[in-house]
Amino acid sequence: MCTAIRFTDAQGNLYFGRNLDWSFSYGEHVVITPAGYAVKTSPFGATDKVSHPIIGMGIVEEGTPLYFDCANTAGLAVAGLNFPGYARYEAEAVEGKTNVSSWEFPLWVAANFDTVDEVEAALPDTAIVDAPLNDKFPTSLLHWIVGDATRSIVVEYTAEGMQVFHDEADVLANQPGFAYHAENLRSYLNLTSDVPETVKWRGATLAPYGSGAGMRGLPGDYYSPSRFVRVAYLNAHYPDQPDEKGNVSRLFHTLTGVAMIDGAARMSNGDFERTVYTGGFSSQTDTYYWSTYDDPAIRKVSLADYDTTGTDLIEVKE
Ligand SMILES: C[C@H](CCC(=O)NCCS(=O)(=O)O)[C@H]1CC[C@H]2[C@@H]3[C@H](O)C[C@@H]4C[C@H](O)CC[C@]4(C)[C@H]3C[C@H](O)[C@]12C
Repeated sequence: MCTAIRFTDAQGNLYFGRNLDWSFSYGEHVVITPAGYAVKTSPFGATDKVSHPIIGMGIVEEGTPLYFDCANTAGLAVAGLNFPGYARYEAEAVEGKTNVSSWEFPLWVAANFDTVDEVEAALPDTAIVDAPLNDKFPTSLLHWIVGDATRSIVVEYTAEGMQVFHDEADVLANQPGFAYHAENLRSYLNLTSDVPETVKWRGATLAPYGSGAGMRGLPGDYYSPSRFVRVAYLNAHYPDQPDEKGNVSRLFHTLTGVAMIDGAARMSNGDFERTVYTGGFSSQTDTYYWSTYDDPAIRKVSLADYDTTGTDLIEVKE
């Protein structure tokens, strides 16, 4: 499973991150796409230039960045999360539309747009197509969260075609679709961070044991609807932080609240699923932060430390 969040600080800087939950790593690492990068593969020509430098987590295949999540220096970020059973892409390019292959979607967003408003305006004229880069990497069935300093949207391409949802909770998990998750939150509106009043039930006086009494009922398991509710609660209740350090701490603590621990949940192929990495972007310093399951120390790569005007992809492998 995977979970993603977006929030801002009081100055309007974007923080956007995700857990990548899976049973193995694809060898992903931080990849910087400089503004001068000459796009090698865009099956239908949707991505022909990179307007702003991009940083994110992914792999490079045939000289092409395959981003799992990424952001650009305009402060626009995007992450892909599994959506099997629902995602259904076009088998072929659709005439009259901008045709974007599914692996290309994060790159296309970050290369072409500055804001969520711009992405949303373009999506009705966009088709997502099942056009794998090569035989090694068949098409993944995903949905996406796209965020900037103002808001976030969720993009789902299903049997209904393109659907775009305003994501007021600024979070995303996996199946089912966003509409279900948003509606399901209403069943948890009783949750509170406050200490509930002591009550009397006939002769019995019921007082809380301590903090957390108002959170009773918040689902603690790893199932996608449960993680959506839990991360929405955590993202909504975390106090505002004054600086980058506090906001990065917020990002990682919130995502840790929905992280998957080895041995607890098997995938349908029998393998245990775990949070392979947690990664996120700060628009305040154009920095990508990440930690991995085996090394929970938070590492970072700042675009300021690299020449982002060049033509070659920069792969940060440690
Ligand atoms: C497995 C990842 C999603 C994790 C997730 O949501 N798990 C949920 C598990 S469950 O179903 O709900 O049980 C997805 C997110 C981004 C995906 C990768 C990116 O889309 C980039 C390329 C795209 C290629 O088509 C396939 C390989 C790939 C390298 C993808 C492999 C895999 O599908 C990734 C890594």
